[in-house]
Amino acid sequence: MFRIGQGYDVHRLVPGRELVLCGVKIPHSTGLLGHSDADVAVHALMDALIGALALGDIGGFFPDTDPAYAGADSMKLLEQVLADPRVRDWRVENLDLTIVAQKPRLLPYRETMRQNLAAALRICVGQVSVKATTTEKLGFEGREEGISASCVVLLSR
Ligand SMILES: Nc1ccn([C@@H]2O[C@H](COP(=O)(O)O)[C@@H](O)[C@H]2O)c(=O)n1
Ligand SMILES: C[C@@]1(CO)OP(=O)(O)OP(=O)(O)OC[C@H]1O
Repeated sequence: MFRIGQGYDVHRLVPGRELVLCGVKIPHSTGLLGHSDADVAVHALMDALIGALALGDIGGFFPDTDPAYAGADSMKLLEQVLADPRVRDWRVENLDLTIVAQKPRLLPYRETMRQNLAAALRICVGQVSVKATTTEKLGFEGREEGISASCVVLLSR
């Protein structure tokens, strides 16, 4: 049996915050604002997993009013989603993640990002696609006000 899911998330870029994408800390003048570490890429992945199984969304798993998740490492939240009894019997066949950011350049971090996600999901790096694109300076990403990410996953069991 197969299930497909898609996820999308946006976080605002502000000074004085760390920029974390797929668990990789990326040196930059601004970072993403959120209740957690605001790893927008991992949030899109979690929503794709949760959506594939029609389990609601990330806010249902980790309410942003709960102090337990203040500053949370999103890779740890991903582990919690994967450990959920409704999720743990499923395998990820592949995922395709797109990060939309005018800056910084993400290509140098792509392989580490893929390895982080593959390790968390217990799959091969070849099953994990991470892409980055600018918007040619158009829109909120283009103005460097925020970063968005979208993700598609295919699950099987
Ligand atoms: N933040 C980003 C955005 C893009 N890249 C890489 O550059 C390529 C071209 O981007 P365009 O937006 O001009 O299509 C893209 O395919 C990525 O390889 C990047 O590293 N970091
Ligand atoms: C991840 C959570 C954790 O409280 O907080 P945020 O970092 O604000 O991220 P968001 O994408 O708004 O999803 C909501 C929450 O689940």
